[in-house]
Amino acid sequence: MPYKDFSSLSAATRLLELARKPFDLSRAGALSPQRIRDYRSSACGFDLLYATERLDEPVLDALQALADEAGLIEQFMAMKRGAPMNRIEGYACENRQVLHTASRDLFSAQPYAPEATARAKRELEKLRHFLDKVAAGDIVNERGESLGTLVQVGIGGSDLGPRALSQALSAFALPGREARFIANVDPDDAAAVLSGLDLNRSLVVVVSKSGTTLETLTNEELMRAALARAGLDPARHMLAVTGEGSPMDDSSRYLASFYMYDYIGGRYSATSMVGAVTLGFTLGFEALLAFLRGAWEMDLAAESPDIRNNLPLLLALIGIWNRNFLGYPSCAILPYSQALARFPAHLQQCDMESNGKSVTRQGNMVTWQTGPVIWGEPGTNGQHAFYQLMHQGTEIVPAEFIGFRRSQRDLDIMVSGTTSQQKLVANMLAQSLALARGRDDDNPARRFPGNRPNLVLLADQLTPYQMGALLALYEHRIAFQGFSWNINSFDQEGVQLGKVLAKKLLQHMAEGDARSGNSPAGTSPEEALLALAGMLGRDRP
Ligand SMILES: O=P(O)(O)OC[C@H]1O[C@](O)(CO)[C@@H](O)[C@@H]1O
Repeated sequence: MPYKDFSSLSAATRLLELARKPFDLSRAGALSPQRIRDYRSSACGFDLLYATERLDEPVLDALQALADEAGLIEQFMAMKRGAPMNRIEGYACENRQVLHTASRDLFSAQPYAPEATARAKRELEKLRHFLDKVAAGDIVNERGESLGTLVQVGIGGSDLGPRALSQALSAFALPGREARFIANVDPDDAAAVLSGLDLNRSLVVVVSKSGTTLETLTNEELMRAALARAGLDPARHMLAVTGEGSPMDDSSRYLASFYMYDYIGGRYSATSMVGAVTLGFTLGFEALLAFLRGAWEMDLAAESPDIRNNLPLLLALIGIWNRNFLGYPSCAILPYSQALARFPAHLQQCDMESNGKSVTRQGNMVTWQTGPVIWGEPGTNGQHAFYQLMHQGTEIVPAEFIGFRRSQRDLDIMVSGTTSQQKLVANMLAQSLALARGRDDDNPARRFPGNRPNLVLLADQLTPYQMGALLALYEHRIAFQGFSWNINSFDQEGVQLGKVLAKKLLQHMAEGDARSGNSPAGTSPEEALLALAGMLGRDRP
């Protein structure tokens, strides 16, 4: 289908008009119980409460028109069916399918991308077989002991999503099972993990789609050396997740290898083997399937053309209203769930590496805003950190609260008539209303302007199923926004230049060390920087 530029959409013109006088949340009676009941949409166990956004029916109608005019659902369905959505017309590009949905399209008789789903099922079956052998004691360490810890070595999408999910669901871990993560090339990252680790009882899964990422390959060597120092055979402790045919695709070096595929971007790979190996090991295969089912059911919910009944599409369009029409440059993800502490970090990569773009899918410079700055921390902690700016700062930051009626674990305490979980949820809802409604005061320093747009996602409990649904909700929100902005959300050309320059610096430092006889001082970073600056002065990298 011919993609339309955002600025050419007639709905965008209508929304610009409406943005001149957005709904006033601070007016007395604006946040009526009826409005709160009306501005609510549900899917896969989540309720999206959006009465505290600066929008009304004319805005929603215009956002519906934008979705229809831009063909957002058509593009989403084309993506799920295997169209090459990862491309820039007329230029060298990855030119790939985008099929992270195929890795969880396991529960229907007619998957949208049968071949990709068949591969996903094959890898899952390999994983189930491996996990059964670990559980049955057929896979043990050199002393015949069971293996209880899995250390995932990876970075970017090979770390952020799996780490966030693993932390989010650690309450559901099998007895004696845990996951640890090493990502940074900073040797102190690995050292900190190793310091409290019984390597004898550990597996290490090295995750790299390309099989070439400097940090991951370096940390793999570091872990291999640590195993050897402990007198352990790496081949009995190392696993791999990589692309078929990548430099890491060498089963002789690993106890087991699992594949992921080039049509799944790293930041969208948490429901592939990139996340499944660690989740399956720590939670068990049935919980892994529940997680995948949650993502799959949200994949289906995202097909509705009616924005008021399509949570990912509604979340995307509310974000576009705040970003492109009310003009807010960032968005805060505020989970009122300590278990989701790393989820904003995952969304930073998924959103900002997808939509931090300035070129359309036809290779033209955009003349509209694209991806916002994504950041966030759990509540109630954030209330004691940055909420002052959220309420009274000169920068307005749209907020997205995520909360649960029930905690994951059994511990709680009744203090002054309420439980801790009740206090957590009450604070979240209070913050939502306070940001929206504000408060007048004769003392200007105590005045709250309100009209700080925000929304609340509420579910019963953060279970594996609910986590899968939440992950897919945001994946599709990001894709729908990229489709709207007519950008390619699925490549990441912007990360290459830094890698090229770092490689030149390292080459210079290695050569310098060799010349100076590898003196302990080695080539100083400053010296290498001056040399590189000189090189760059002569030619482009
Ligand atoms: O899984 P790989 O190939 O090691 O890549 C790791 C990460 O590096 C990037 O390619 C660039 O940041 C990400 O997109 C990716 O998730």
